[in-house]
Amino acid sequence: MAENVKVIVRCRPMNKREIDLNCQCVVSVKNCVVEAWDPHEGPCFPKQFTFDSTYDQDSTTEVIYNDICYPLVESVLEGYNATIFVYGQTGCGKSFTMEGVKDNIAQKGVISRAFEHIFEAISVTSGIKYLALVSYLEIYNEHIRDLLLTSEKLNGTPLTLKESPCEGVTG
Ligand SMILES: Nc1ncnc2c1ncn2[C@@H]1O[C@H](COP(=O)(O)OP(=O)(O)OP(=O)(O)O)[C@@H](O)[C@H]1O
Repeated sequence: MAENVKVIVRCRPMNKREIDLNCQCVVSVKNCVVEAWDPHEGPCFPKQFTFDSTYDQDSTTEVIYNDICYPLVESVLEGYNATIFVYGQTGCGKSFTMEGVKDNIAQKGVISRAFEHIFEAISVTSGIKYLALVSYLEIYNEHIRDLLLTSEKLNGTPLTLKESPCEGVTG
């Protein structure tokens, strides 16, 4: 990979509530630039923000995975570390991108795609022993939750984020 960190933007379509409220779309996504404007001024004087890649309202998780995540997972299979980190305000589409939509192949999430990708690669490789470890953490309102723990085990205690040589990153 040429760069260590890539920042991409995915813009979601307006939801039913926004359409019902007659909200205006005040962003446009073209090439690597997102333009956003004041709804009172219109799109003539937008603010421009440049990213490594941008994906508009019609983009699919399939395309984003192939462009962005596929090369990262390939590098993980070669032994490098990689992180796919989604960030944004509530309702912007983080879960939609990572977990995806059941029964919609084009919108299947990044997590399932990465798992399929890794286990497919392992299944067609001979002579190499792989160890796959998984942790599933959520940071929400400054609190960390281990999404693989059952609710009884959580016991209401907030988790801390730790890294140890044996366990890797754990909550
Ligand atoms: N690209 C998209 N295309 C169509 N619908 C989308 C898209 N992104 C998000 N949505 C829809 O918008 C709603 C909010 O998305 P989502 O739950 O993924 O947001 P979130 O960022 O995970 O929110 P929160 O931080 O509150 O958990 C959902 O109903 C989801 O299906």
